[in-house]
Amino acid sequence: MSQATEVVGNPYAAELAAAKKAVALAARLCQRVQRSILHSDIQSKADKTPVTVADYGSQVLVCLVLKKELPSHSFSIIAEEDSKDLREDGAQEIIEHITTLINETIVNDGSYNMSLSKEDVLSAIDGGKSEGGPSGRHWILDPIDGTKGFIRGDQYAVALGLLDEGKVVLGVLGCPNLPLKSTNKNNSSSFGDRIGSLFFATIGCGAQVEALEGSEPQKISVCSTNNPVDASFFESFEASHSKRDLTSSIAEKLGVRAPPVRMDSQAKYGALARGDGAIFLRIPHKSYIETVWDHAAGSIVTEAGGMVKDAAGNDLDFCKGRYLDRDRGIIATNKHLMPLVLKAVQEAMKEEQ
Ligand SMILES: Nc1ncnc2c1ncn2[C@@H]1O[C@H](COP(=O)(O)OS(=O)(=O)O)[C@@H](OP(=O)(O)O)[C@H]1O
Ligand SMILES: [Mg+2]
Ligand SMILES: [Mg+2]
Ligand SMILES: [Mg+2]
Repeated sequence: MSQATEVVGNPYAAELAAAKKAVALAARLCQRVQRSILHSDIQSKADKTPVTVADYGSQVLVCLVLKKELPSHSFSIIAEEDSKDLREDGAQEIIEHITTLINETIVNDGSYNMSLSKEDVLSAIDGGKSEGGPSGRHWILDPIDGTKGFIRGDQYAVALGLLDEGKVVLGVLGCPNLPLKSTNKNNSSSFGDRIGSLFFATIGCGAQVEALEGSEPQKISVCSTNNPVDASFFESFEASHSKRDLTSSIAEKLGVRAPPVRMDSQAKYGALARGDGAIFLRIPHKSYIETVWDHAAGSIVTEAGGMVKDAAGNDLDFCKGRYLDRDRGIIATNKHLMPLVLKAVQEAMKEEQ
């Protein structure tokens, strides 16, 4: 999302309302599972990364709400999970469990009078197989981002973005375990001690946050510092997801004094968008290729006045399919710090070779 001129009204108001409803409902299912997660709720995918009944349940609920709330809209969905493992022998019990979770969440919410069968659930999961691309509208969904954090009982996010003619125009990030109040003392807020933040932005309309269970929204903006010495930076909680030797040498070059804030998932983008910290650094190991759903909703940062770039200083390109075609490394920060951070990143990468 690049910050566009302020528009009168919001051209994506209907999509935003549907996306917020979808993310909030999916987050309710996730919260219930996280409170009582069992070993049998966790599976391992072919690439050895974890997936839980809540990842699948969240994906089905978001796809369902988008279709129900936007019946006349034409779109595809690019989502992380597929039903392959659930269609293998021996998966009957887990599909039943996912189906029950989804149906109970729908009944408790009361918006829709419907009940899904196991086959409905499998085909809804596969509704997220789109390859996206530069034309048309594509929703981009990470049903649980930070699954490892989710399993640990830490931060995670339900992350939904909308790609319209090659541009991310909307982002919604549900972060059930993130306090609503910013940790930045300069950000005034009347939010008190509530936990559970829903960040959202549409192109040209700024970024906002409200309580996941609903509250008055508040406009948010990135930290305005132009001095890296005062900046703190976010990175992945999981050591294997970002090169910590490199990020610490980047921080040293910049003169950053504060220790890194390690947090799971795109909750980092939400926290950055409201100024909890000033820089987000993600430098994966060489063989890793980034997926679009790990960053699309994070585009809310640009509506909060920040920038998101790859290590070469290019904007992220979300219309090359399910993967990001980019130089290694993703950096998000404010407009003053971006040139300094990019320089430090490029120098550190050169020294590493
Ligand atoms: N090896 C490796 N390197 C880099 N990134 C990887 C790697 N493996 C997985 N992933 C992706 O990281 C997503 C989680 O994001 P974070 O790294 O920000 O959070 S965390 O600290 O790992 O929890 C995570 O998203 P989810 O699968 O949705 O949890 C993955 O898409
Ligand atoms: Mg995953
Ligand atoms: Mg993810
Ligand atoms: Mg995920």
